[in-house]
Amino acid sequence: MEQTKELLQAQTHVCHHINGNAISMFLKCAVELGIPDAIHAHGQPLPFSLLVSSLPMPPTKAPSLRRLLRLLTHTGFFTIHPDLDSSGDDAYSLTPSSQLLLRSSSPSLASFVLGMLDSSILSPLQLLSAWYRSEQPATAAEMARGMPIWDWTRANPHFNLLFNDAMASDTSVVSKVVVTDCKAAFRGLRSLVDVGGGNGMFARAIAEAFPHIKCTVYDLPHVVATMPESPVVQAIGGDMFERIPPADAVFLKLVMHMLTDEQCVKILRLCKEAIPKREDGGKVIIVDMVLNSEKEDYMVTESQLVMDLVMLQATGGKEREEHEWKKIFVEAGFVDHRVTPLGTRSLIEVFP
Ligand SMILES: C[S@@+](CC[C@H](N)C(=O)[O-])C[C@H]1O[C@@H](n2cnc3c(N)ncnc32)[C@H](O)[C@@H]1O
Ligand SMILES: O=c1cc(-c2ccc(O)c(O)c2)oc2c(O)c(O)ccc12
Repeated sequence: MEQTKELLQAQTHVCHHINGNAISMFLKCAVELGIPDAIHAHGQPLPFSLLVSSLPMPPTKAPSLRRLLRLLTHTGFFTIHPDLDSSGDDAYSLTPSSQLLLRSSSPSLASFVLGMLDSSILSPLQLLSAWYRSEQPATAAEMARGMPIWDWTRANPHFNLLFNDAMASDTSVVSKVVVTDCKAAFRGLRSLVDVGGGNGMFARAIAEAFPHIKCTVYDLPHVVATMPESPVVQAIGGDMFERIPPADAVFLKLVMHMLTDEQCVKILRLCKEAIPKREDGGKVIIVDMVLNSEKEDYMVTESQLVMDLVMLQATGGKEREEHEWKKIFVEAGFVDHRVTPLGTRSLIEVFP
């Protein structure tokens, strides 16, 4: 009896892993259908019958929609209010997680969900075992696309926008936390350059929160070309391995984790040339993961270890523990750093 119990537990564990792929697609479907937006627009728990009539689907799909809501309620994205108005019709409301899936507000992770769950981003994962078996130094993503990721976004304007919007979506959440809880990191700065800053979402957030800081976005030309016009943020196209524009602070979000240690040292040495001495306010501000050695939060640890492998397959990068960061900082000529945890990521101030 004990043996079959263990067998069934093992089967449940394996199936839970496999289901992870499907669960993410069910969440993507809810965002694509606009379910969070429909509930939000109602301003109070939305009766199921009204939800069905507000969505782009035939009424015959109502029973199937109820099953989708049943799962996403179970996994914490909706709250069910059984028979709310005694009409026998259940109503649904949002949770803090689905508040972040509204396509019509900011901050929002809707574009991050749609972008990072796009088949073009996920397809390289199918080649991971082939990559492990091959002698090729390239990534699984290069095997799938025939070119490195930034050549791929340059060659495919649709995916360039999809990716940049996804990163800006992630930034809409992180920047709100950083400008609220990490004000001290920006104190005294007169200028900041966001290297690999994408379409400028973070730089705009910093410029709005700290108007005295002159903000510049520095990214590849085909990326800064997607940046909306802004009176407060200057855009410069270039290659961060060649040159980094001078500023009091260099800001790097989700850039270092896509690079090897050697590439990080090269970038940080260029950063050191671009910023003044510490006593004159010079610093590098990194927003990336610091792998959590205590592993006290299962979901945080799982997200960090997943992202480490996402980076392995996407760019050849990695997530790092604090001692790994320190080694890179010292090798690049920096003498001190300070870590501020931000959920699965951290804000790391690095001082010359
Ligand atoms: C994962 S994205 C992060 C974007 C943004 N920092 C954010 O977190 O929202 C990495 C960024 O690095 C940029 N990048 C990659 N290689 C670069 C290079 N050689 N020079 C400048 N930017 C580069 C990419 O175009 C992309 O916008
Ligand atoms: O191709 C990428 C994919 C992802 C990514 C993020 C979260 C996910 O759940 C996921 O499935 C993929 O993130 C990137 C990133 O952060 C980079 O700096 C460079 C490239 C990528």
